[in-house]
Amino acid sequence: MSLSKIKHIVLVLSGKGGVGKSSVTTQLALSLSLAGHAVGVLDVDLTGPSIPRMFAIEDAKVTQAPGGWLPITVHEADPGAGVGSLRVMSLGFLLPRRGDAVVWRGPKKTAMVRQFLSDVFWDELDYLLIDTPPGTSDEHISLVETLLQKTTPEQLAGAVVVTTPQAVATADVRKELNFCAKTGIRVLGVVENMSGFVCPNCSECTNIFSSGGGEVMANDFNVRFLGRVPIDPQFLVLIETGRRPRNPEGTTVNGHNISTPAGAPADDQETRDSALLVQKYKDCSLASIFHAITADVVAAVQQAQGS
Ligand SMILES: Nc1ncnc2c1ncn2[C@@H]1O[C@H](COP(=O)(O)OP(=O)(O)OP(=O)(O)O)[C@@H](O)[C@H]1O
Ligand code: SF4
Repeated sequence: MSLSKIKHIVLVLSGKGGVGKSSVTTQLALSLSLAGHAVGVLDVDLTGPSIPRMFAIEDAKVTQAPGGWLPITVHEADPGAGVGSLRVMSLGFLLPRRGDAVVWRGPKKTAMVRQFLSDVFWDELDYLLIDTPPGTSDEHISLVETLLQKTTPEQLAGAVVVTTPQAVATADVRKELNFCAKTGIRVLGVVENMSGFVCPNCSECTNIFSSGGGEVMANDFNVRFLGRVPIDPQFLVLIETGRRPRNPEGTTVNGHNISTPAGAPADDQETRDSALLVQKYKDCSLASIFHAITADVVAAVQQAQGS
């Protein structure tokens, strides 16, 4: 069975669209694989599958093997360098053309979610991260029902919930936390993304919306607060174009140094090359913040699963 060789399954949820759920999933996946774990990412955001673009593999096409669909490889394991494999499956790979709209009714979407959970040929994985659509739709119910049927409680680690700090976003995310409580999905923690804005001129971090809404909500629900990620225009440019703009030396946010490392090659070229993009993510502006969040997620998974 496709999920039987997976140690820990982590859902990434958000109440609203556009809060950075796919960005958080991508960065968690990279940090985990760079820490030596074998990682898979399953993108079940059927109406807006953005993970393939974030890994610059949007033109890849999956192949059908006897065991199921073969996921696309971002990079293979390199035990000498302490790097684990990273593979991705997304509806985006099955669409005839990039950017094609998926206009499906609920039953077709739920059937596709079930198929994704049973027909993808994952190898042995330490972590499978599942990027979900925003909200608590039919796909979520079908996803959780299928996971509860097809996995053991040891495998189903729980959910990382992504929000932005504003009350309008946290109100929706509270519904997401209630959804987890009702369906018995453990919450590993809350990430507050887009928390403050890093000025590209002076590197000052300004709370243009507000700050702390995610932490207050995590406290209210008695779940772990995994940390704040600021809006950094450098990070946006990297994701959108593959260019690596530089944060000046000494740029710090929330105690994290987010300056571009001195040794990082200057590279203003746009690239959609997957290996180059991964290399750039490794020393991108927000890498150290995502690295700390990933360490907390791993601790939460270990604590939840008593290992
Ligand atoms: N901390 C950040 N700093 C700068 N840009 C960010 C940050 N987080 C996300 N973004 C950008 O915001 C946009 C939306 O992010 P993303 O696609 O990850 O959101 P999402 O919640 O997955 O959206 P949806 O599920 O609705 O597709 C992307 O262009 C991404 O590059
Ligand atoms: S943060 Fe500093 S450099 Fe940026 S706009 Fe404000 S004053 Fe200007």
